Amino acid sequence: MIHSTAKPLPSARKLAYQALYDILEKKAYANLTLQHVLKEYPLNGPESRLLTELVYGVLRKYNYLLWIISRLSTYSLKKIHPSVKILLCLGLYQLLYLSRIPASAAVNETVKIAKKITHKGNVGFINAVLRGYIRKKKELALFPRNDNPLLYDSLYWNEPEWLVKWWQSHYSREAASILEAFNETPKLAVRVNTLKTNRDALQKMMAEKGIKTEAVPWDNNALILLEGAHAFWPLAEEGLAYVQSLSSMIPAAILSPKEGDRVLDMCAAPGSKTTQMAEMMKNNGTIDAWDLYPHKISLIKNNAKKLGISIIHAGARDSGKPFPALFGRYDKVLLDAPCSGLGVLSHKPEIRWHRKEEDLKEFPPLQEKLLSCAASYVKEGGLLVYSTCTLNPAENEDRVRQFLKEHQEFTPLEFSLGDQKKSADGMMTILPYELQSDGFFIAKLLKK
Ligand SMILES: C[S@@+](CC[C@H](N)C(=O)[O-])C[C@H]1O[C@@H](n2cnc3c(N)ncnc32)[C@H](O)[C@@H]1O
Repeated sequence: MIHSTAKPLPSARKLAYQALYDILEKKAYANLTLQHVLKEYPLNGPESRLLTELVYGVLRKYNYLLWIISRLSTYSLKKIHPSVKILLCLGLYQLLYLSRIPASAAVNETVKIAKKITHKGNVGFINAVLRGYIRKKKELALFPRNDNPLLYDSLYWNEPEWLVKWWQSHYSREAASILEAFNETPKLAVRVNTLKTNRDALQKMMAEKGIKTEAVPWDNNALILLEGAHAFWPLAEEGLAYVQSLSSMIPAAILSPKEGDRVLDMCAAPGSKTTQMAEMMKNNGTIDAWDLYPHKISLIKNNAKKLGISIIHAGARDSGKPFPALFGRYDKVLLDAPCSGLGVLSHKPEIRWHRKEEDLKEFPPLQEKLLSCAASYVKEGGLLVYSTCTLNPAENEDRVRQFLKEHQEFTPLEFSLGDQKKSADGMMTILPYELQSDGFFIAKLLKK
């Protein structure tokens, strides 16, 4: 539904509150929630930037903001209603991190929203906590690390304690750099749609619109948007380029489908890699694109339509159930498996608060089943690429090693990203600080 222009649009702060409530309490995805809000309420540039900053900012600093609240409140956090906690986080985020917003505006605007959604007692409480912060901010510095190293690290890096411990035990040497990278705001990367334009032409077109871009040395079809990204969306609507993180462009580039190939994408929605492969194939050949959830199939179809692609046949299917009629029929198979998503904490910050340690156990058996099916679909001499957007040996290296033990008809193939990075045993783990992009894992396997 498009919002009627007769009514004034809600403020960025009010919309940020609603979005954060949906994300933190109903476990909605931040990027989809924001897309939906901005479609329904077409805010002007500064308001839409404030909305995005507030939502992502609060999500990144959530546990630190809660800790500040716990220091200022006479009630324990458990006793504070979720909507009050979110409003307090919004007010505090502005007071702590947005120096361009006067403190009085941060407090008054938060209280104004509170009056509309909660009772007088809560409004008074919110007002008192925010004003308390202004009075006492000098006393609220983080304690010395030695007092409680784990809590300190969790507050410093903005991740739950279990996850900080997890990085430190699984990636000991790299843990600090990984944690630091997840606190950086990621740069927007786009994939040039070579069916409609090329990188130089698009870069020129973007420059004319005031969008500053940078080419990626190891990928001819990727651009990083350095400035003016808000002017990019009309070009995306025209299908000239597609927003995709740099790391996520690697699996399809490694599978490297050619014109006329028959390709299977087993876990395809929303179709970022499916459409990338179709562009590489010059829209010539066939791609079967499966996903478990019927409602996600339209995402693949819509993306293909916008990008001018006609060779994708998307359908709902459980890829963990073998389909013998298609065994040995594909030149190339991509298994971009469902995973714990621990590589994408910088551009999907909500994952760190939603994910629980026990969730990690559910992925390896599913990935094992999917890999075993994937093996059957590849032709002799064909290629299989297995990828995940997580950093977890149990979902990555261990899965591939076990697969190779059980499927001696496959052998790993080495690959590289220009001069940037080389695989080992046909596998590559990309740490988030290496390409200033998501953490990813890719394995390239040849069926002998
Ligand atoms: C990492 S995402 C895929 C992203 C996609 N390849 C892209 O680049 O846009 C994993 C996908 O696997 C799907 N999925 C989960 N279990 C599945 C199953 N058993 N069969 C098919 N798809 C499944 C999820 O719905 C999700 O869309």
